[in-house]
Order: sequence, then C-alpha cells, then structure tokens
Amino acid sequence: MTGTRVEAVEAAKEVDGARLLPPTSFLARPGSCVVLRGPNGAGKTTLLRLVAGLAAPSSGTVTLDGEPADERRRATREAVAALVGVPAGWRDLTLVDHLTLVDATWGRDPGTCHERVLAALDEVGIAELADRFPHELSSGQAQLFHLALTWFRPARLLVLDEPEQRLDTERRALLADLVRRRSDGGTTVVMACHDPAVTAAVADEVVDIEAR
Ligand SMILES: Nc1ncnc2c1ncn2[C@@H]1O[C@H](COP(=O)(O)OP(=O)(O)OP(=O)(O)O)[C@@H](O)[C@H]1O
Repeated sequence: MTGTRVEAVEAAKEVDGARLLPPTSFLARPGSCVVLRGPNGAGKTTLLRLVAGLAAPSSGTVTLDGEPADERRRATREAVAALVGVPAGWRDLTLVDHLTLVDATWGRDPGTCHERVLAALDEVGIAELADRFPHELSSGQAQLFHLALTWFRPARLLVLDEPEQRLDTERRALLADLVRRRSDGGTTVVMACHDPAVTAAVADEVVDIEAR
C-alpha cells in the first residue's frame, strides 16, 4: 500500500492515561495534501509526531508505504522531512552553511551546491539573508528559513506543523503555493494549519481533530 496510512491511532499519557489524541484514521496518497484542523490542544502536533515516526501511538498504526513510521528505521528517515517544533541549528553557521550541510548529507554534487542553496533561499524570499546567522533573523524570517531547511532535502512525505505560523499574508500565500507545488510534484504532505485560506489552497482532504 503506497502513501501514508493512519489507522485508528490514539495517543495517551503513559502515566495517567490522559488522552492526548482521540482515535484518528486517514490515508494520504502520494501527491496529496492532508490538512489537520482542530482547536488548540486537540492533538494535531501529537498526531504529526506519530506520522513522522518521532513517537509511537498508544494504539493503532501509522505506516509509510506499508512500513511502520519509526525514526529509528532508516527507511523512515529517508522518506520523511518534518518541521515539528524548532529544528536544530548552530549559532556560528550562516543560513548558507546550514543548507550546505543538508545538501552534503544527502550526497548531492558539491560543485553545484551553492547554486542550489541560493535557489532554495530565494524560493522562500530570503536570498538576501543568505550570510546571516539564525539569531539575526526576525521570527517570520526564521520560519521561512526553517521551511527551506526542511524541504531542501529529498522526501516522499512532508510533515509540517502550522507552517503558516509567524508569516504575514503575502508569505502565507507563497507558502500555500510552495506546498501545492510540492504535492503536485508527487510528495505527500500532512500538515496542521489554523489558517482557512492556506487550508483551502492546499488541502485535498481535511481531517478534523475533535476538541476534548
Ligand atoms: N509534553 C507533554 N506532556 C503532557 N501533555 C502534553 C505534552 N504535549 C502536549 N500535551 C497535551 O496533549 C494534548 C494535545 O497537544 P498537541 O500539542 O498535540 O495539540 P495541538 O492540536 O497541536 O494544539 P495547538 O493548536 O495549540 O498547537 C494537549 O492536551 C496537551 O496539553
């Protein structure tokens, strides 16, 4: 079975069993975008962590192309690019340095790396910030940098937690366009989103997580 399948997944606290996520199921086919919607605290981030294999459900299953989602498995790490929380960064590396590192990690041609890195920053509208350090960015610029960092690597599944956060209206439209292009290009996208305009622009399916 190709795509990302979430089957009757639940999450509860290990100690007192309090519910972090109600039972949820969906299938995200390759090239489709599933948007998770729900109020604060409903369980969207928890579900995205399960989808990316960063945590295990207390019941139910999450599979990527038929294999369990588990970050300890190489197949999961090769398939998934996730922006859930703030990604690791280094104070003494510029934005270009960060993306160069990602490029090298994925074995791309070093001769054309700089060109690719600048194109990736330009795609999210921050090419002029290429030589800044991460702590020299505004919060919205940092979000654009984190998005570029996440989707610069190859991935069959993009997992994005409220990628619109801290972005202005114009950048939200840019984000929607970039997400749509990724899914049209065959990447599966599963994301949480609080913005109705972004959701309407990108979603093939909306999954509502019920409030508790
Ligand atoms: N580290 C944690 N320890 C205990 N409970 C947690 C932890 N993280 C989240 N929770 C609880 O799990 C539930 C789901 O939280 P989650 O972050 O998944 O919600 P969300 O839908 O992403 O919310 P938001 O829209 O505010 O980002 C909430 O009740 C929250 O309080």
